[in-house]
Amino acid sequence: MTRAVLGIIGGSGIYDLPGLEDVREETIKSPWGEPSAALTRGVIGGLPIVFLPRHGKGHVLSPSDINYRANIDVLKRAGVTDLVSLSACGSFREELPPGTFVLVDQFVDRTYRRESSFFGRGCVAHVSMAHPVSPRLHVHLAAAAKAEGIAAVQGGTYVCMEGPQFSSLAESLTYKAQGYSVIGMTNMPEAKLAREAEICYASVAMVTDFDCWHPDHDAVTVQDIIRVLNSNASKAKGLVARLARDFPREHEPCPVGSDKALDTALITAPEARDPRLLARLDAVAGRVLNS
Ligand SMILES: CSC[C@H]1O[C@H](OP(=O)(O)O)[C@H](O)[C@@H]1O
Ligand SMILES: Nc1ncnc2[nH]cnc12
Repeated sequence: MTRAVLGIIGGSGIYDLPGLEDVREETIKSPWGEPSAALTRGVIGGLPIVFLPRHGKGHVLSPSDINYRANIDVLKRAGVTDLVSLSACGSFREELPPGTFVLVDQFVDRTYRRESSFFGRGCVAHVSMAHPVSPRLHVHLAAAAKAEGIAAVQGGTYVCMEGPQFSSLAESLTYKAQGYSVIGMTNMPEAKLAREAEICYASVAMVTDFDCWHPDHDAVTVQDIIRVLNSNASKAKGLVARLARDFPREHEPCPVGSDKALDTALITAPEARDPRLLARLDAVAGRVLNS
């Protein structure tokens, strides 16, 4: 049995996590570079929690500048088994107005300027992303939202754009026509890297705006977003507190294999693997490389 450790990545408007007991900061070094910030470690009802604000303290990192690999690597080193992303997003649907929490279950990756894998020359791996969200985590989030009286829509597709500019009207209308639910700038490659690191991942996409497709809402502005962001952020903190209180203390095996993703992913012959890359993969892939 593996002890569950719940990781929380805070997005725009979420730079700390109140309600933690035994709080301490921990700076963990990563062979993948600088993570967004030091980790905040604490406990809720006996469950270990690790918090990381993805844009850094004071929101100094744009979505393209975040070192997603270092973030996931340090969370893995901190023992995180289950990871919840809290993210602001725009909505493509009338029935998902600002203030709605969407427990997304699919992602479309439109980013192009980010490192999106731990693997590559010297150790190639292909993990499945068919089901990017861990169903157990999704169920616990849905139950926590219900218990907190937070309206949360279950399921939806999050399209991740590069940013930092918001979409043009043509892009927004295209994404809407594709049937996507929400848009943000950060959940990819985060979800891919979590999968490579065998960490169960789920994202709470918190709607702040209707992007620019909506006839009654012309352009998105950060000012408009911030107005909604703050009330979303306080609800999200309640959601996390409830999730942690009710979360199983033993890590539950993932029905879609998130926690064993590397069992079937490595293709490079052992004798052809680059020892320098293997050294950097010590945390992320240690389970399979050292067995
Ligand atoms: C402040 S609006 C744009 C910004 O907000 C979202 O960030 P996060 O996913 O970290 O909450 C979006 O992806 C953009 O980075
Ligand atoms: N409309 C939008 N597009 C991209 N990222 C967002 N984050 C919040 N609102 C957004």
